[in-house]
Amino acid sequence: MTAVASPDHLRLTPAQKKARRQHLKTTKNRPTDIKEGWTPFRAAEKRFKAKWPPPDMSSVLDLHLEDTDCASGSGGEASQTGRRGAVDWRQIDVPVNEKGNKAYVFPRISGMRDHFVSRMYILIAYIICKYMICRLSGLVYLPGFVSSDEQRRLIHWSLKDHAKLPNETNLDAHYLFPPGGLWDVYLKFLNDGTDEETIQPKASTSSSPAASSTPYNASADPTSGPRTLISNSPASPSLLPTLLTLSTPPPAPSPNAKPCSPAALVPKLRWANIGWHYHWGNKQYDFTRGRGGGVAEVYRAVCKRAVQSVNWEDVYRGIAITADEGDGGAIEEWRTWREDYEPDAGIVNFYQTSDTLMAHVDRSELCAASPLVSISLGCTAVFLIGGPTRDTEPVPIFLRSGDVLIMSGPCRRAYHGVPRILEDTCPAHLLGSFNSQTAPSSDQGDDWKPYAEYMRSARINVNVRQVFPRGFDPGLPI
Ligand SMILES: O=C(O)CCC(=O)C(=O)O
Ligand SMILES: [Fe+2]
Repeated sequence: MTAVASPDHLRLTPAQKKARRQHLKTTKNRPTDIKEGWTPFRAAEKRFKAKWPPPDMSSVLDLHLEDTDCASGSGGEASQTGRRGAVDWRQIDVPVNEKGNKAYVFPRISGMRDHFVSRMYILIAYIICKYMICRLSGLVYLPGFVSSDEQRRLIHWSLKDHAKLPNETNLDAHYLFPPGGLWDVYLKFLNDGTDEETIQPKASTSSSPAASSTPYNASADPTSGPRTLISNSPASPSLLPTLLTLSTPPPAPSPNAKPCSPAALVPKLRWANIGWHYHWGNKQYDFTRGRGGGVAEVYRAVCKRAVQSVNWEDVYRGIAITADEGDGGAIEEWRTWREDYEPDAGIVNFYQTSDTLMAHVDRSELCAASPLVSISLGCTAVFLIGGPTRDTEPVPIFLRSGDVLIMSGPCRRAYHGVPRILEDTCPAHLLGSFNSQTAPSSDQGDDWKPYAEYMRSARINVNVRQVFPRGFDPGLPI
């Protein structure tokens, strides 16, 4: 008997056909009840991560749909738009802000599920269950907050100036870089057209003679794949004495790392630390190692501006930050965030479009409620945010280049993750098709082309936090 291809099947692109074949192969012998053990968060991750069937993005909150300046994806992946109405929201006009944009949002804390949106400043106070009102509020979304020019400045800074010592990156444990860092060597490599500046692995120069003769095994390569996430207990000021005594040995250099060209290592860059030294092994800050390069002014300025642009009184009207948000989450501390919010730590995440970030809670900061400011650059991500456990159904939100998301108060310790980066969604203003208004500022000095090539299939997320609560003296060297 001859199999007849369905019309749907015939319409598939080669990439979709490949994804479908892969899906059928990997799920052939899988038990059908596997989904039963999944939490709602896990199920959502699986759904958005799937290459086949392509996820239905109509449930994803997409607040750029009326804002064409911000949503300028170059086309490609079929379902790269969500829906403005994917979740309920209501717009409220409030006084004009300093930029002249009419914008503000006012939460109505009464129904089951409320979302309030304005064009430039958006506040989402969502409620999954009535009894979870406090746990899930404090999320503020500012779509297109960062201008095109500033996006390029942040990208330039992240790759060239930030991802090098004293800011540790995921590659530092395994490779030896010259003082200029990986990106600098990569640019030289592009200019010279030679591959002479081969990056040497640390293990081959260490005392282990066996290291350099170990055959390369890609699956054992610690620099490939997503960030490793381990569960840790929430930090708080009362735990500081204990945190200061924790031993935080540096990770061992991988014996599998081989001499590598800069071009091969650039896509393996996953993260670079900001400020207070963070130990990825035990998920705690190692305060004894100080503040590294501190929080660069380019990051600090955007974060402060974002926090200052929010009317926190409106955000927290009717919502209390209760003592169980951690002893750093003092009641009504939001009253002074506009004046005294000061970031001191964080991470720059570098994603390739195949990367994901699993559900997690950022609980290593002693400050349990202060704003965490997250800046998205490059390709669009599906961001999921749920509640205090993975059992809360997460809300999916598109984060596009230039968007800023602030997690504060109760939602600061909500589960969240990035199950998908959408291919071909890097906006034109980052890809080199500039006009005189959008050309990169001359203060960036070098040619934008390598940055554009990198961003075509990448997303950078600058994730900035405040470790110590206001007025808390950790008694540590600055
Ligand atoms: O990439 C993002 O949008 C989120 C990153 C994140 O959650 C983190 O760095 O802890
Ligand atoms: Fe996070």
